[in-house]
Amino acid sequence: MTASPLFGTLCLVGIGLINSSIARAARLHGLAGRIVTLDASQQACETALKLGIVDAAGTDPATVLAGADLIIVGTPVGAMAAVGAAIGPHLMPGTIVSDVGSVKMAVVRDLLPHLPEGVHFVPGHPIAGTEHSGPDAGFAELFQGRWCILTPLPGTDAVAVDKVTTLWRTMGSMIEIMEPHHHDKVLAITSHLPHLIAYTIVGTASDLEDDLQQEVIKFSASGFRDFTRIAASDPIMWRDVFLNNKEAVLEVIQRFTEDLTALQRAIRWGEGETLETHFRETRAIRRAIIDAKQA
Ligand SMILES: NC(=O)c1ccc[n+]([C@@H]2O[C@H](COP(=O)([O-])OP(=O)(O)OC[C@H]3O[C@@H](n4cnc5c(N)ncnc54)[C@H](O)[C@@H]3O)[C@@H](O)[C@H]2O)c1
Ligand SMILES: O=C(O)C(=O)C[C@]1(C(=O)O)C=C[C@@H](O)C=C1
Repeated sequence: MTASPLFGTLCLVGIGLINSSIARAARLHGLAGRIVTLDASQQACETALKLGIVDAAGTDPATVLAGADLIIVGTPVGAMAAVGAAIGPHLMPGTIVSDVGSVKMAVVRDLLPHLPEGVHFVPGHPIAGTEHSGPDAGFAELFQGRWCILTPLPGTDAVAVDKVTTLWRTMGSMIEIMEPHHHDKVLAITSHLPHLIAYTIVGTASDLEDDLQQEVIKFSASGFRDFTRIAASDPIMWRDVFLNNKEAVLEVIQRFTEDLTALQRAIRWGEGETLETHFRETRAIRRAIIDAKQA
């Protein structure tokens, strides 16, 4: 006799990179009896069906959400209020609603008010991704060995949190529970600022190319190429991240600007020791990250 899946019906709202990866991983590990998707784009629905990663797909919440046990919202974070308004009226008590948004305070603010009494809300964020988007871009191994942060509010049903934890662990992730406010501060420095820097530096290089009439980008070295990968990330997703984690991002930009100015001064005044000490410290941080991964 085979064990019954963790969820009867898993409904993925938005079938882009992250949710299509969940669809593939959930299928691979037998986590759901049925996988369906609700997406505002008819084309995304058709692609998901063609790829065979969902059993049903559509744009009508009433039809798609019927009987869903777990709903994971995987739309850009700026769409969360609209998604909440669309799905709220069709949710049954006992249903678990989660999400994969890159910010957490704004998701709680925008989605929670639309969820009826008795629905369990377990916000989440897999710290895994690529610069690609859409249902074709997903892959089942995306979450292997990566962190997934859950930010349930105090008093959330423990069984619901356990079930969402089991889902992520089975897909290969490690779980950390955090408060939404803390999550947004941590991610502002580890993910949001690096993306902003990449968007800036690639724009600056492109402007210089125009000014200098030279092929700056063509002859760029591999460090710059890494920035261009990050700067190719989805414009709508990242517009929404910055608009919805404003406070924390502005705070880290301030700190970053001060640190950059200190290095600028050291270069101007020929303070080699300051530069070398700083670079030694950052190298040690990189090595510690690699060691922690291998441990
Ligand atoms: N891309 C990453 O690296 C990454 C990593 C972790 C978390 N996230 C977060 O995951 C979420 C999804 O990101 P993605 O890269 O998978 O997105 P994506 O751009 O690949 O796909 C988003 C999907 O949502 C659909 N959609 C948009 N508005 C909708 C609405 N109102 N109703 C229904 N469907 C709607 C779109 O049609 C699209 O199919 C975002 O909140 C993002 O912040 C992204
Ligand atoms: O590897 C990448 O392409 C990513 O940018 C993934 C990344 C990150 O910053 O680490 C991007 C956004 C997320 O919310 C989580 C993960």
